[in-house]
Amino acid sequence: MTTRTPLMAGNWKMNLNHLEAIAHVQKLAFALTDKDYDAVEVAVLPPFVDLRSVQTLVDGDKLKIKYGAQDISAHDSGAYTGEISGPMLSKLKCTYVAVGHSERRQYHGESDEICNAKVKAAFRHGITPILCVGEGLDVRKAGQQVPYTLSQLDGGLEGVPADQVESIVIAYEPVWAIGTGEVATPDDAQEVCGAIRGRLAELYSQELADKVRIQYGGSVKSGNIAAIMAQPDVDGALIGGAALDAEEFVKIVRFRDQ
Ligand SMILES: O=C(CO)COP(=O)(O)O
Repeated sequence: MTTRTPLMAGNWKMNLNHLEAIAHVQKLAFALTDKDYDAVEVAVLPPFVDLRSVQTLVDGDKLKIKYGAQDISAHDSGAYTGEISGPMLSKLKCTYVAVGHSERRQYHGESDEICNAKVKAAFRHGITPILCVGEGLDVRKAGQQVPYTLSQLDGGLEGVPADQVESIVIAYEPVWAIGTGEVATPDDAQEVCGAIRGRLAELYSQELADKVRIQYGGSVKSGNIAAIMAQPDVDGALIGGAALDAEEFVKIVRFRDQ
């Protein structure tokens, strides 16, 4: 019997400026009820420049919606032009930060070592990392999705102690399913999410593995979320495009009604 509360997180990527962010979060706040928040944890990951506006709204209106950033520097301060540090994000009361999203790995050359340093930076400042892992199409075609993804998991968690890992969120995002409309089947999602949980049990303990939330991400929509959430090792979703439409995101949060 699982006690994991599903986490539905909207990764806005490079969309919505700070004014649009306020309007969007207001729409979510208007639609979401206590019943929704009791069943599901709801979070948004806006661009950095929106975070202060989102914080002010969430604090001012005492909203139950959580928020976080899409990236974090591995360093805490210093001469790192363009980077945003853990202390800055924790000052903005970010609950979450995405680490190692495939777009960061692909376009910014983020290796498992860099992701590992970012996971550690997040924990150092009390922010929960959402560590993203997942294979590309070539790996999937070769049937190597499980070993490939587990190796990213191992790399991301290297040297991270159990008392931190028990609160981490892992997002399994097969790269071929991101923004393509190509959704992994519920069985595909379960295969890798189950393997991730198994690996966490090996690396740490079954008890820890049973606590960690594992999300699926990749072309999630209101029409496909229920079947994905029905899988035993899927504890939520990281939602890109569909999270930019407030009504659609709320429908995803209410996956049990689908
Ligand atoms: O990358 C994703 C979330 O982080 C998934 O994006 P899409 O939902 O647009 O496929």
